[in-house]
Amino acid sequence: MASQKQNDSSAAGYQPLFKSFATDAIHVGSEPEQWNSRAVVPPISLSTTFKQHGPGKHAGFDYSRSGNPTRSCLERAVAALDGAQYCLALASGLAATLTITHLFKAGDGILCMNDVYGGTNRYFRKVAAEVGFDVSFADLTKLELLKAALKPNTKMVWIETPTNPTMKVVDIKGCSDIVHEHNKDIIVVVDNTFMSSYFQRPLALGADICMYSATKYINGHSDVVMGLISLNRDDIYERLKTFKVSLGAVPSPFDCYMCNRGLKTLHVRMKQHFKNAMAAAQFLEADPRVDKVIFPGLPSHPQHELTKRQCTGCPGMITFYIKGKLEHASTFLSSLKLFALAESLGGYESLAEHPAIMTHASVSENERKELGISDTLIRLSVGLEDEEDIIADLNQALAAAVSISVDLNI
Ligand SMILES: Cc1ncc(COP(=O)(O)O)c(C=O)c1O
Ligand SMILES: N[C@@H](CC[Se]C[C@H](N)C(=O)O)C(=O)O
Repeated sequence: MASQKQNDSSAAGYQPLFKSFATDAIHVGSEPEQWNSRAVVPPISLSTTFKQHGPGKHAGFDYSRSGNPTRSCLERAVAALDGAQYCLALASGLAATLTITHLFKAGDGILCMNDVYGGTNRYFRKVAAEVGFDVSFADLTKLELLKAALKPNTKMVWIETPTNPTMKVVDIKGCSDIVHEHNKDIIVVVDNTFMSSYFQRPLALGADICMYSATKYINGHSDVVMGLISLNRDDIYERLKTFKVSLGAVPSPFDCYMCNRGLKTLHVRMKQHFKNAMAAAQFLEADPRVDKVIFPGLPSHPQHELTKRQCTGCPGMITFYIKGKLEHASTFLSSLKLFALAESLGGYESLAEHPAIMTHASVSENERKELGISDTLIRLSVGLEDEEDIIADLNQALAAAVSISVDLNI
């Protein structure tokens, strides 16, 4: 990664931090000189329409679905952080997924990582497959399975890494090389929601498109639903712009303002998420009430070395299996005091959830079983609170779980 330079705050053993990340997050797209008022903070531009000098002669904006000044500020900043030429903001992560899938037509093959966010799984299986896409799933952590799964009609390979919820890490460069050697026209998409642009740059690793549920770390304050798509290819960008205008799934100027505001502190937040999650993961791994912890920052994670090779660090996402049965998982979750029992992730506040019942309820029981999304699997989004309070909360909830009168066999 030529654009990266080792600096003092790089995490040991990981890729060096991306050069000037914080400076770009704060300044790119927010230049005061672009406004007559020289506003330092980009104004929220609520106007749906823009006065033209003559028919078809406008100052870059004609109608707010097609383009909006506040949205442009955000898109320019995100493009810079992803090392991309272009970025498009959409109304949600799933709106971004839908807009990307419109690049293809019925009969085209979509190959998706087998463990992905439940809503992505539901969209590909229950919506895209229904309208004629040839959708298949494979464990893309195994490059030989990727090779075997590529078909003559494959047009898109969808990677999520780390995966939601079982935190599998996929080799982006390894996959992109194999896919593009097979057929350079296949589009490799990486859902970069968990890592964010602070920890991972899929485009530099060979992916064609990087997408986000910006609802999560990019906004980081659990108060905006949004999607983002970053890319370098002019041809794909032009088509995605047409789909954006034609499908109309665009975010509001207010949400763009909020998300851009959240983005300014992404680097500060991600460093603290990593630190807090590492402490929580180490605590859980050493605890006899816990069966297994899955956190890419732990040496016990099967793709820990790969994570260090392709990322600058790890986000606050931890998955673990509590010892016992569903009752123990439920008691643990309802006993948490600082962690809120809630879907979503990536905000400043700690959240915990039960994937089988909550975020991945739309995944079939058989598939959940295959993927390890069992009754005892718990997902944490470790927030920015004090480390000792986070650990104390996990500790007291584990104590509550073991105290119930269901055999635990510790
Ligand atoms: C990894 C991942 N990708 C995509 C999505 C979809 O994003 P959104 O809820 O913003 O539509 C989510 C969660 O919802 C997610 O966790
Ligand atoms: N009930 C929702 C699930 C939202 Se999940 C949100 C987020 N991706 C997460 O993993 O927590 C549905 O779409 O069915």
